[in-house]
Amino acid sequence: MAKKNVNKLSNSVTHDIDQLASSIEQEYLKSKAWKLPGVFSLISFQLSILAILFSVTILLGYWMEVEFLYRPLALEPATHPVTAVIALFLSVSILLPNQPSLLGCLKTALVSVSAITVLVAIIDYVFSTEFLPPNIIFEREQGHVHASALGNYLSINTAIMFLILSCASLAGIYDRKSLQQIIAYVAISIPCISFIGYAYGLASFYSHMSLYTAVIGFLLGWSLLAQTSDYGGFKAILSPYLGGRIARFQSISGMVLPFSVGLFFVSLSNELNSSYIGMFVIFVTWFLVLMISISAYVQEKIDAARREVTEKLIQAANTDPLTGLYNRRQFFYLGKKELRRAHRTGNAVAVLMIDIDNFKTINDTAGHDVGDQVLVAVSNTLTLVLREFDLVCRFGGEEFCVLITDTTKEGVEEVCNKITSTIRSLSINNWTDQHSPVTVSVGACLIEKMIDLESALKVADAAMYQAKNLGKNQTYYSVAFSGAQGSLQ
Ligand SMILES: Nc1nc2c(ncn2[C@@H]2O[C@H](COP(=O)(O)OP(=O)(O)OP(=O)(O)O)[C@@H](O)[C@H]2O)c(=O)[nH]1
Repeated sequence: MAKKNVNKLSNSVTHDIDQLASSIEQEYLKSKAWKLPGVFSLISFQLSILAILFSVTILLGYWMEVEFLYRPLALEPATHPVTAVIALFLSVSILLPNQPSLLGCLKTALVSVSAITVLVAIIDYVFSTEFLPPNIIFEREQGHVHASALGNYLSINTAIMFLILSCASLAGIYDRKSLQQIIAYVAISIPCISFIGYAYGLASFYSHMSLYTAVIGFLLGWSLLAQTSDYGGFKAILSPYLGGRIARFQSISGMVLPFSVGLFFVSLSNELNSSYIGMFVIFVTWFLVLMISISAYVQEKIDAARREVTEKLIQAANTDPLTGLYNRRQFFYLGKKELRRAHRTGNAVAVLMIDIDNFKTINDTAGHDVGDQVLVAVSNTLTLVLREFDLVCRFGGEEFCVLITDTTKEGVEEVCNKITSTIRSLSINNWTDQHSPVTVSVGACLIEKMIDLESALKVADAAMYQAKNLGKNQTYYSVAFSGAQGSLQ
């Protein structure tokens, strides 16, 4: 019956902590287990299909000699047929599997051919060599390729973009997803520069990259990025939790706002004068600072909540929820440290075991609420009577133990007398006003020679039982030293 009551009681006092711990655990498991839905591999697939459609349309344009199909804006750059073929190779390769199968080999071959072609084109451009046939090299007119009198070039920015996209693809083929993600991010920046050029009317930004090529590069970049949606920064941005929501907000506003403000400045003047550029740079840098501040604020809020929870958990793990005293675990941890220190300094320490007399009667007669009040009152008394550097712990049930540091035989006697007399004079509602006072039996163990804490507690416990046997409401003193114990009385 008594055991049942203890269980019931400890269940109620630890309920709050259990609830806290389980909610933290649930949050943790939820965040650990969260996986992106497979929609991103579908998005990657759809973007590649779009890129294939664009590439095929451009090639059809050349075949049927419909200029609009390969030159989206009159008098502006067109997409070179070789560019369209490379784009086709890369888009098809994204759809193929990675496994060591025939299709896997085809995938690697398509990406490799694309990479080698653009790499050679870049070498031709940089070193003025002619490894590629003249109709593919840069900045040379090839009137024979199409009827238009306008130039049609595989430009350096296009070649670099496709080289980077090929590298991202190769990283994916060799299962280096984080690398693939970083390279895909870099690749996307190139068509973005072209888009800005077209939007702001800055021809040097898009150079000879046609709008179609920029769109294809953008689609392929995002397609490769979507393949890595379960990794690194991209996964973090897609997270359904606070961090992800903030990252999405910052990514979108970080793109839309500077772009719109830039567009506004450009619209103010046909020629971008330096003061507008300066203002734009200041806007973008301060905008970045604002974004970082928002991040830091949210991060700090999350971290503060985490610190608070950690503190509560540490407290819950080390203290007794009813009395707020150290629990047994923490008592042993701190007590052992204290004994080591005492051994070094040579100062005597004492361990007391304190047990409330006839506590079961209090519970059975006045109820557990009153029993709890007695436990709290006794623990408060112990905290008041002892010095702040003495250790007080609720050992379990109605038992407490104390470690007194830097003491003497007389000092221990004085403390024990103070404890027993102060507890005897406690007034507890619904108990001491109707029944006998609360008393305790104390077993005191003065540690004269170094012994371990467990042995000292055994000696104190035995002494406490002696005090009970001698009629309760008193202290029994023992002295402990290596391998022996003796009575002080
Ligand atoms: N109210 C309350 N009672 C508790 C708690 N923990 C243990 N108890 C009760 O403490 C009582 C201990 O009873 P006993 O071990 O028989 O000790 P006692 O009645 O003090 O007898 P003596 O030690 O011989 O004086 C049991 O009735 C337990 O149910 C608690 O947290 N709150």
